[in-house]
Amino acid sequence: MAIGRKEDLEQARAQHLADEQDVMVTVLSDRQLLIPGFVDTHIHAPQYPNCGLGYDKPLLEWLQAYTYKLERKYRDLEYSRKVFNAVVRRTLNHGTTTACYFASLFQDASLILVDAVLKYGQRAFIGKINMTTLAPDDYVETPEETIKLTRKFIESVRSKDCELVEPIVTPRFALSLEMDSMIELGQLVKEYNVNVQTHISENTDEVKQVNSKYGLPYANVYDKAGLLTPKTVLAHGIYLTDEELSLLSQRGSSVSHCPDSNTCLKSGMCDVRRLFSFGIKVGLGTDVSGGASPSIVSAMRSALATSINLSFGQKNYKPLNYLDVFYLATLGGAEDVKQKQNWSSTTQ
Ligand SMILES: Nc1nc2[nH]cnc2c(=O)[nH]1
Repeated sequence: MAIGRKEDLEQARAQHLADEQDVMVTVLSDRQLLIPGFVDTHIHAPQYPNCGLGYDKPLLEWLQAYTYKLERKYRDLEYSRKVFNAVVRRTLNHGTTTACYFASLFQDASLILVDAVLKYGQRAFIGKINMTTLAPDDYVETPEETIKLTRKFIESVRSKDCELVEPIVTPRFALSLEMDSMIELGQLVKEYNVNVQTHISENTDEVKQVNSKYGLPYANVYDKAGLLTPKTVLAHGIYLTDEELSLLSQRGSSVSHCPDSNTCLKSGMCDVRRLFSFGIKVGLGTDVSGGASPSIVSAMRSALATSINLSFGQKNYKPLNYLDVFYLATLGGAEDVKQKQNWSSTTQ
């Protein structure tokens, strides 16, 4: 593909015609823009029906009151098909050409999401969720099941031999599993060389519970399990300490900034400039349905608002600008999920 002013394209056209290739020229009007696809680095496909609902509770209560109740419904594969087709079509309509999806706890439903992204041609990382504790009894797996089914899921996705979809190991968060299970997942990550996605330091009560459960800082919990790799995307990261940020930087792990969700669930404000100062790669996530919109443009607006609000309390703080958030929504996200090679140079 060649992109440029009409006159400059003549040379590329002549070259392609000389090579007897088909040439299609699209001339944009003054009101059109050609931009790279957006990357949503954190979205929960099964939570789509709850978009915009249930923001009267903070994270841990919201999970129990609304989220697990909805996610349990995905034993019903017809329901899964309906919602997953809708979420893929909707995110594509919003310009999201790559998405990092938390799929379902259930492997069959997760494979339906794989079929939906293949049907509509979206690039995606799709993870079967791992969760053995801190949820209703009929919505957890045993430690044996969670590992066995994750291995099966990775192999099923890989057997489709499709360049657009990759499995991603998805421990829900440090409170959903015991250390032994996380260590086994870390071993799977190594064995299959797969990406990892999870949540980190989103809410102050969550951080306290993780610290008391493991006697370690949050990032060190994942590190002990071998889950902090250069192909790991960690959602939120609001309350990470300087030591934890140094650790993420050393491991090359990335952060998905989800400002809309951080406001809706009253989690807090993530300082993206601080993450950058530690050399950490950052992309944007809608975090549906913690976030109320499946649109990355909406996440860009929220990222600007959060950064401007942070600047009110800090002298000489330079808030993110439009270019910064456009970067987060495109190349920043692509770097998070290690897909920079699939990005056109228009982004740069
Ligand atoms: N925002 C968000 N945080 C989580 N932490 C654990 N599970 C979730 C989830 O579904 N959404």
